[in-house]
Amino acid sequence: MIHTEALTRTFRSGKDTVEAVRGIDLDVAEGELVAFLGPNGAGKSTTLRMLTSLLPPTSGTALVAGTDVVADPAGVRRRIGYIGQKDGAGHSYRVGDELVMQGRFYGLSKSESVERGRQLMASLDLAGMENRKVSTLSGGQKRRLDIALGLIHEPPLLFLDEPSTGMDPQNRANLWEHILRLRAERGTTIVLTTHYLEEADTMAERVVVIDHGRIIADDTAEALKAEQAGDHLWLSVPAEDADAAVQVLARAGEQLERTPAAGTVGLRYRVAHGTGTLPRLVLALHDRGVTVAEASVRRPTLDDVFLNLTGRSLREGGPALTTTTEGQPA
Ligand SMILES: Nc1ncnc2c1ncn2[C@@H]1O[C@H](COP(=O)(O)OP(=O)(O)OP(=O)(O)O)[C@@H](O)[C@H]1O
Repeated sequence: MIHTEALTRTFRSGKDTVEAVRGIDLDVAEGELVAFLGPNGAGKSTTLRMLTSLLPPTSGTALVAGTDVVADPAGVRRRIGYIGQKDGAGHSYRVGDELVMQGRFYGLSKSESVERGRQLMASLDLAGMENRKVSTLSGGQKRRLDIALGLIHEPPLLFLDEPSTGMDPQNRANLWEHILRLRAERGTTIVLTTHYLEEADTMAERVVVIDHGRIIADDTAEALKAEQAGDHLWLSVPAEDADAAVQVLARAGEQLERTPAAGTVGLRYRVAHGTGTLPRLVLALHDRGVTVAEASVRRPTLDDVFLNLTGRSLREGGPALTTTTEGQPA
């Protein structure tokens, strides 16, 4: 459905040149649900705008729904739906009229537009709002109207730029329910950008991690977490036993953190199979005379994946959190 080779985009900003996208090679198959995940300024929106033909690439090629974005941008637009970051509907229009206008824009007849608008409004929980002015809708309703507008011509491929940004958790869950239902009903291929780690983790089947204009990882969230992050094991031991504990734990995995507290030391390790490893480690520590005061296993998040890949946290947008209090790099 999408095939790009060495796609780049450079912007000139005064005397500076910004290399927003530095060579994206991407293949998306029909029916996939793919999330672009990355920090602010990583190049996600620029990539999306090139794929939707809104922005010409500086170099490289992109075929979208079988059409070259440079040679036939109008052809690309006919075959895709695009929902940008800002709401696209005209605020003084009525909801029903907006949908019909959009359908007519894509070459549907009036009756087809009315019928598809009606179906979309029903499946996006907007039924009965045909005569409401767009300006009177809530934020969540407006976002769902944006989605209806993007889907009126039944595109096989839908691009969503940060679909749920600014929504409260309830509305976000609602929106996702609708997106997933539409996908199940129509088999639409979906590519979206998001800042929300949990959203990429739970909703997308495939996560493409973008940083500094490049793809730095591309897999299912589960595979990324297993390969890149491992489980995090945390143990608290008496301060005088910390060195002995570190010797035992060194065989189990990689130390991420060593934090002294009152009379104890907290030790965090990255291990392959946390829940299986923990009981064996507690026994091995016991055999060395170390009594474990507390222990826990934490499954990794996509933030751990990003941290492992870049040394930065996506959540904080700042430097790595994992340095030891003794000043050694973790
Ligand atoms: N029109 C422009 N002129 C100059 N620089 C631009 C322009 N558009 C984007 N950029 C720069 O390109 C880089 C990538 O921006 P882009 O919007 O693609 O990032 P993003 O990953 O989508 O970020 P966000 O999550 O904040 O939307 C940034 O450094 C941005 O400032």
